Amino acid sequence: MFLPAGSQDETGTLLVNRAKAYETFRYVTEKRNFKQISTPAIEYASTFTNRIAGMNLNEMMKWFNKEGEIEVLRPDWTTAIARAVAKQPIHQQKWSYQGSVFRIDKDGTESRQAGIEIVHANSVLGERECMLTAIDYLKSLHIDKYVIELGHTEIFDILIQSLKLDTTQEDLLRTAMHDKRRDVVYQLVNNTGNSEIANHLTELTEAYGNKDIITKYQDLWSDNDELLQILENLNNMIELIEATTDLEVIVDLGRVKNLPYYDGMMFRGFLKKDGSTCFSGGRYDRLYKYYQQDTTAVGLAFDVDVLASHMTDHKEKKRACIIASEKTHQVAEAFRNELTDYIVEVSYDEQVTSTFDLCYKVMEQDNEYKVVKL
Ligand SMILES: N[C@@H](Cc1c[nH]c[nH+]1)C(=O)O
Repeated sequence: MFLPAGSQDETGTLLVNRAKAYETFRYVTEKRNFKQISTPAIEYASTFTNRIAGMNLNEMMKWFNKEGEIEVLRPDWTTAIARAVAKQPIHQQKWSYQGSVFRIDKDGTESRQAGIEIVHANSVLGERECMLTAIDYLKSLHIDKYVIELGHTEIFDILIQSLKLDTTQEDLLRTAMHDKRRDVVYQLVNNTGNSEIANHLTELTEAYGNKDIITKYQDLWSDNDELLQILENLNNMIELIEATTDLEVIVDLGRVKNLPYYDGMMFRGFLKKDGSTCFSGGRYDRLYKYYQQDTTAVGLAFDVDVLASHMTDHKEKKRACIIASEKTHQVAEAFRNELTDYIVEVSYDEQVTSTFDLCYKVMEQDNEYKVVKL
């Protein structure tokens, strides 16, 4: 009633877990030689709406500044970081960040992310480091029931090349592919007079599953070197993941980009418990082209809210209480040092003891103070 829709106060386990998720992320990424970066929460809208970043202004929290320019609350870290670090000398950069993004969508406005961006690195190395960092991080959080999904933006782009669609048609088709609407995909492509590609794309909406899909499509696309190369890259990534972990990996060859700037391999992590997406990312070299840099860029971000709501191994610390009085408060305070593994509360009220795991009381004996266990 007193908060705008999408805003909420929070307390309790979720907050503890989120802090733990951030702390672990910092630890894991620091150990893998990522440097931290932060960008302001408020930016010009144009950073995110330019023709490459391509984000939708309608989904941003925005207002006009005094000069009449539109400002927004950061809707995306990747784009903001590209703005901040583009034009720097070309040598490998590994960035790690954490904080909120603001998008007006069905899940509210604010969500928290922790992510990495690898810029100017060897492409394969960058993609692998992203994936392995994600695996390393989730392992550190004791999250192991998830599925990794790989996809590639260029499959769709290559297959529709000869259709010469305008932007509106292309967007409609991409949305239909995304929603796996076989009927709509077929109709949209067939309307252009190309029933062969219509059938091909319709079938592609179901080209997901384990790596047998790759073998199947290696046969189907045996005369297209570009597509074969993509399949090979996906296959190599699967082999690396399988050699490092026993996680389930699936490919979705019909997957289309969920953010306009992607232009290569895309990866996502789905939690088995409820199918929620815990991380998402991909290659986006083209975003740097906007800043006149011909280079490589790849990254991914974790949804920290999703992680926090699935972290189960957080062990609640035991709680101890020391009953004291105004006169004996400093004795109780000193006794905290004896209880390093406990959450400690000093209280003047003996009634509270039943709510604690362990209780002490400061007693006076022969003009001396003693802390005794109750
Ligand atoms: N910014 C992307 C994740 C990502 C990081 N780097 C590349 N992609 C997102 O919000 O989904």
